[in-house]
Amino acid sequence: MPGAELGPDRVVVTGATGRMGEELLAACEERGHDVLAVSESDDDAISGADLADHLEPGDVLVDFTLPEASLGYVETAADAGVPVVIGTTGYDGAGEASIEEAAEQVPVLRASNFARGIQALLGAVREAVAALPGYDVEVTETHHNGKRDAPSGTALSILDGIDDARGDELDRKYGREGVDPREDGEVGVHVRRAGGIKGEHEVLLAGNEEVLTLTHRAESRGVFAAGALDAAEWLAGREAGLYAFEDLI
Ligand SMILES: NC(=O)C1=CN([C@@H]2O[C@H](COP(=O)(O)OP(=O)(O)OC[C@H]3O[C@@H](n4cnc5c(N)ncnc54)[C@H](OP(=O)(O)O)[C@@H]3O)[C@@H](O)[C@H]2O)C=CC1
Ligand SMILES: O=C(O)C1=N[C@H](C(=O)O)C[C@H](O)C1
Repeated sequence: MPGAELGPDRVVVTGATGRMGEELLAACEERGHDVLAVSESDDDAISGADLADHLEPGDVLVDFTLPEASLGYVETAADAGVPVVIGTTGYDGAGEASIEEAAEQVPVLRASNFARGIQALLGAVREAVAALPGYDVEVTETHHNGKRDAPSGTALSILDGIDDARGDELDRKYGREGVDPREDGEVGVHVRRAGGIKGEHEVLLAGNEEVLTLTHRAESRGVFAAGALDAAEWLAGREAGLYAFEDLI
């Protein structure tokens, strides 16, 4: 298969049998990228333990796995001088720190959501929150029943944006039960897991006489794979550092 005209010589896809891994392989084929599939459960792919022996200059690694697997892949890529696109969510503080360390060695582009519409939502939420001081804010995210981390990485990005726009760290209130009225300085956070829903995020702002809702719904995982590949094409050949999806869109 010939390589694409722009971007990496080869895309290294970790977690190749995962929901996003499969979607990425399909998107690479559609764009004509050469691919190296990495998987712990597919005998036709190379295993993570052998990754270091297979990485080459000109590769970009794209990772949508689990934090515990992802950090090993990112470290191996950084040691080999290979840029990394990270879509995995749910890292703890130590994981965040390892990603920042890797970004001192190679370019690393990380996004909690590679749908372009989410970037627009993040901007709209900041604008709405800044324009409506004193309004109550509630964030709801809904995903498929196989999702492990909660709240979603995207919901966390939205919540950080709300704090920035308010100029205050709101108290994140996860659900509500019993006698538990709303208090000042709270932002409600609600998580739903059901069926095969690809990803929905809603931000509700309410005053006493009006309600504004801003919603994004991913209708297929193709939108995430397309954004991640756009990022891989953009990242190839850049300086080491930590980049964000908004740097290229
Ligand atoms: N930023 C974004 O736009 C998006 C981010 N995501 C995030 O991507 C991540 C993956 O999501 P999804 O594809 O649905 O998850 P899946 O569970 O479907 O796939 C994850 C894959 O990671 C690999 N893996 C799992 N555990 C290990 C392990 N211990 N060691 C090595 N490899 C492992 C497996 O692949 P194999 O057996 O082949 O190695 C597994 O299939 C999640 O964090 C999710 O939140 C998802 C969608 C969009
Ligand atoms: O796990 C998923 O599926 C998704 N995860 C990301 C997140 O945690 O925000 C992005 C998207 O919503 C799909």
